[in-house]
Amino acid sequence: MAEPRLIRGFALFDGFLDRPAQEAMVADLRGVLAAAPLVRPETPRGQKMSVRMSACGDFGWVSDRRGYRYEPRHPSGVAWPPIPQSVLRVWQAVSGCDRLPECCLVNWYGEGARMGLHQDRDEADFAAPVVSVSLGDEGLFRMGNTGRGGSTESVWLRSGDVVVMGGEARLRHHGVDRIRFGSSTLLPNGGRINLTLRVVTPA
Ligand SMILES: O=C(O)CCC(=O)C(=O)O
Ligand SMILES: [Fe+2]
Repeated sequence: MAEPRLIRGFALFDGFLDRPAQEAMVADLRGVLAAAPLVRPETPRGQKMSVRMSACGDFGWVSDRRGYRYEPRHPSGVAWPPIPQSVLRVWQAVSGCDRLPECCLVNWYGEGARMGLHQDRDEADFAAPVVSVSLGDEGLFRMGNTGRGGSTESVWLRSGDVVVMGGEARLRHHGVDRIRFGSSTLLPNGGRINLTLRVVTPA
């Protein structure tokens, strides 16, 4: 395994998954999304997010008028499907963590979708990293600071790239400013899928 590029503690594994591995993962995700369809969550303030979301694993991250939280069920009431082995293998290879991820959040970005700068802090154990996998169109990933404001640095994440947000990067702000819609042929209808693998419960 090649050494990652380190930017502000974010470990970037460029081209971690080759094309056949990406295709196999997309096939697995089709099954996940058939059981747990993508939804467009509302923020607690009542705005629709531009990203569509689903999840697999013991918990999924949800947002609605009641706030942000992890839930053991899809908003429809069904249990989240299990995390595919193809996805768990990425965690095992890069996380350096002996706990297993309890949530794999599935984000789908269509044309014009973005995700504002935020921290991932709804989990109970910040010792565990968040591992992100990018599939499909390129996305401009912005990395900031633990506190609000200050300088940021951005990189284009491409299909097959993996980012580990652990250690000093675990609570840094990050977000996705823009998608190069149509830049990849992986997903038949275009767009970008990002998976984030998370440990959710206390150690
Ligand atoms: O789409 C990405 O690359 C990042 C997603 C993210 O930060 C999140 O789901 O919390
Ligand atoms: Fe995040």
